[in-house]
Amino acid sequence: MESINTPSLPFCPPPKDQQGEDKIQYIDFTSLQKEGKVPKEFIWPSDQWVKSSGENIELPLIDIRAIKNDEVAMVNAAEIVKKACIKYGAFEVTNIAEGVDLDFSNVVLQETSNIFKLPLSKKISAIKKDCGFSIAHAERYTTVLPWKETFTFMYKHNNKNETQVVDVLNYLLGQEFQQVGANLNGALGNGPHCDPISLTILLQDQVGGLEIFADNKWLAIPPKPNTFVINIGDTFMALTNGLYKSCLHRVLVSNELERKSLTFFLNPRGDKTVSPPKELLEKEESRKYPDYKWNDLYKFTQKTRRVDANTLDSFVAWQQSSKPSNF
Ligand SMILES: O=C(O)CCC(=O)C(=O)O
Ligand SMILES: [Fe+2]
Repeated sequence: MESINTPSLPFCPPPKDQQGEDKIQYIDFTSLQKEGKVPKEFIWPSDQWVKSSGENIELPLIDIRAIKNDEVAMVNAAEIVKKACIKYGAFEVTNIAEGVDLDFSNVVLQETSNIFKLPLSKKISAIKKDCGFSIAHAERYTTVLPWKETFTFMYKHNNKNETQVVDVLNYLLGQEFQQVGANLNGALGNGPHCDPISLTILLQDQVGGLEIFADNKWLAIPPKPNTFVINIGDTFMALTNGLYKSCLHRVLVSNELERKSLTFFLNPRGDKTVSPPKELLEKEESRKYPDYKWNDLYKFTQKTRRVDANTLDSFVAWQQSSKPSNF
């Protein structure tokens, strides 16, 4: 594992499960903010740092409470969602589940903030191999680092459980994510990428910064209280043989304000084959993507190539050429 070689960054001892590997320097965003400088490891190449159009996008918004017991409204909503998935690979949802209201969302965002305000020494004790706390994903990469700290938790749902959606939402609200401000020219909270998973449910606070690439330009998704952005990921795109678009998005960082978001990434079971339904293929001329297992795409994003705008194409090319048999 490589480490970031920036002498000014504070060093903390590696957590127990990483002992024996190279010592890692943990980046202290609080110090960086005070210094007001962006280390070179965080500077993105100018072609990735394409200016925003300055325009907003108003994605179709579905109010789950309003349509819940109304058959006609549900059919209409399904049509709106379908069109949005084809055009943008994204839409928005409010009143997403019983108990997830404005107060609840605010409390959760506030609690998230409290966790990120803990001392660095405390946060790094939650560093684990594939989840837990991470600073700029610097345990995996050394350049074009995202300007963020993250907490990631794994959630395995209980197959036959009727309250599954609610469980998932409760869990979603335990997943935290943050970008912090400084003088941040050249830095990105998240570079341009498509999520490799099936779909993402995302709650951002009121700071803003999330943009999607649509109509050939970067458009901001203005934050709305208690409103979740639903993004289609690469795996849903593959499941629909390319009909639904995998949403290309990025996150800008504010010079003044810290930003928090909560993201829930939904993926298929690792051993299931991702393959479009036959009904869909009858109308299509050809398969756009070969079958794959989520486990393989996931490992590819962890070990071989970091997630970007072309993850699925790179994965397919890599699978067809050089995938080692023991992967
Ligand atoms: O923070 C956000 O709004 C989006 C984060 C994101 O795109 C990701 O983690 O994949
Ligand atoms: Fe994303």
